[in-house]
Amino acid sequence: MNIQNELLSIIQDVPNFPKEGVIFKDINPLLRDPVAMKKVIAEMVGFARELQVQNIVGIESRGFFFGLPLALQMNLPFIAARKKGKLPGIVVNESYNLEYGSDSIEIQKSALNIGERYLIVDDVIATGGTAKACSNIIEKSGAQVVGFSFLIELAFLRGRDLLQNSAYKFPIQSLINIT
Ligand SMILES: O=P(O)(O)OC[C@H]1O[C@H](OP(=O)(O)OP(=O)(O)O)[C@H](O)[C@@H]1O
Ligand SMILES: Nc1ncnc2[nH]cnc12
Repeated sequence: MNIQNELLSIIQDVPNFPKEGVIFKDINPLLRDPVAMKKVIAEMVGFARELQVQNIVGIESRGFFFGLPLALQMNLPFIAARKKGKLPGIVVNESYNLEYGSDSIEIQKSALNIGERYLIVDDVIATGGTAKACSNIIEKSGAQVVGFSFLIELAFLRGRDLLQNSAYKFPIQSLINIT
């Protein structure tokens, strides 16, 4: 079985959660499967190595489940992109829309080093709003986004288009592509 099909057989679809019309991808069965989780992290390591990443940014909360083990495996700093009001000190903030609401995320200014290479990691890209907001924070601070790594891409929502601009196509990894 290829990795996409293996992961699809573990992740559960939950219809109408958290609101009518959404099919929620429940990754909790994957988190309970250390063998499959190690395969996921190994795939992400391969992608991050090629991009010569220097920092791993995980997006609260489910992005932490993948970003932190990836950073540890690569011996790189892990940076938490958190929902508004959770991080102490000086933060850089950006607002965004979700498939089911709106929110705002922040990164500590002290974690953003001018010119360094950052990889953004999350479990799901849906509309792309969250990852785009995270990318905006990094870039407006003078640091460099070199790519995005997702476990699941809900490709029919076209989030990828929001991350790409006409001048530069960011490398985007998704281990599971839902069309
Ligand atoms: O591409 P988008 O439309 O922006 O959606 C993707 C985001 O939505 C989910 O997070 P959520 O805000 O539900 O928070 P959680 O990870 O804490 O559950 C998911 O983990 C991504 O971060
Ligand atoms: N359909 C979905 N399932 C799981 N996480 C999500 N985040 C945004 N949309 C989602």
